[in-house]
Amino acid sequence: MSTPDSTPDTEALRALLPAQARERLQSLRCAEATVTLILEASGLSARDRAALEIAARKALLREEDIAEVRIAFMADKDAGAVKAAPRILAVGSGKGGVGKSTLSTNLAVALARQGLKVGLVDADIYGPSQARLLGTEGIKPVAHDKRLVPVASPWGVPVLSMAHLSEPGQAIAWRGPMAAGALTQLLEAHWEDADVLVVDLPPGTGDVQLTMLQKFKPAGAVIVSTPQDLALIDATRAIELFTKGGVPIVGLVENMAGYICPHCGEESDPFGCGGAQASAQELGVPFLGRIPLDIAIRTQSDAGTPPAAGEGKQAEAFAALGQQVAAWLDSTAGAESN
Ligand SMILES: Nc1ncnc2c1ncn2[C@@H]1O[C@H](COP(=O)(O)OP(=O)(O)OP(=O)(O)O)[C@@H](O)[C@H]1O
Repeated sequence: MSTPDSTPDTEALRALLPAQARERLQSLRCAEATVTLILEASGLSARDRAALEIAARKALLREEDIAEVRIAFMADKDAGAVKAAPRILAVGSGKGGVGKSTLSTNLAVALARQGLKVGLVDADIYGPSQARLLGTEGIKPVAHDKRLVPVASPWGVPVLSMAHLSEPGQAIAWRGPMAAGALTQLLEAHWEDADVLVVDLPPGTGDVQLTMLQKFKPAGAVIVSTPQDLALIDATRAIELFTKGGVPIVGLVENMAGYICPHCGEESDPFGCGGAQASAQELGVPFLGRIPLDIAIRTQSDAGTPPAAGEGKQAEAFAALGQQVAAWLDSTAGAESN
């Protein structure tokens, strides 16, 4: 199997692949112990792609000289009409720690479950968390034509995050222009397969948000808040930033609402109740609903299994949010080009 310098021969590696991967193979390279595959993706659903990726990786890792397998999917360039660029859905909050990343992951998964082709960009350059939330930690994206190829996740949502490009635990201490450059790399990646790009923004109103408004104007913004007054004041600032930048507000989501005690079942409201709905009304923006404060949401998120991909009441809460956002996307389709 190995050549004299112990680099496995590409023909032999090709033969190890499952038949479906061989049929779709556009290129296979092997350098040292890393194999890089590019597969053609036309006609495959996001779930089929994830399954094919897992099968191909498993087959190649059986070869003892192979330590790492990188797989990228490319849209079929000859597949008829040119697809429009994906619409960008920004998820923002004025304040950190309100669950914006958790909401972004689960909104993306809920939209994908409704049949949309969704990608996720982690624009939280300094504190990326989407690699963990989507169970893709440790996977390095490949580049094709000098642009990154999104990392497939097991949940049907491809993703790109600084966490895929940096070493685990590495502190990212960049000045504004470098962060803006990193954001550009993530957003100008091969997203041509997606209808919608959910972008998880860092909290606040800094350089990354300004780059988004100037260079990659979102079709709409979903604002996340907890029910307390302080979080709501900050959410109001985020709404102002988008509105001034000409980005329509899809609506406000109240996260960490109504805690149900896992022991006695009693419901309490540690962060207050109904604040976000009242604020949305005052500000004249739609209220998109409540996501409960639920320990299962935290534990499943930490384990890289988004609750929106499962069954039960947590998944239902995210599915309801996804339906509202999908309806908004439908009702505004084509509006950006006007
Ligand atoms: N509805 C919820 N129920 C229980 N835990 C939640 C819920 N939403 C978020 N969390 C937990 O709260 C913590 C913060 O969430 P998350 O990282 O999504 O917030 P964030 O606003 O993106 O934070 P940052 O500003 O640091 O990026 C995480 O541990 C997450 O699992």
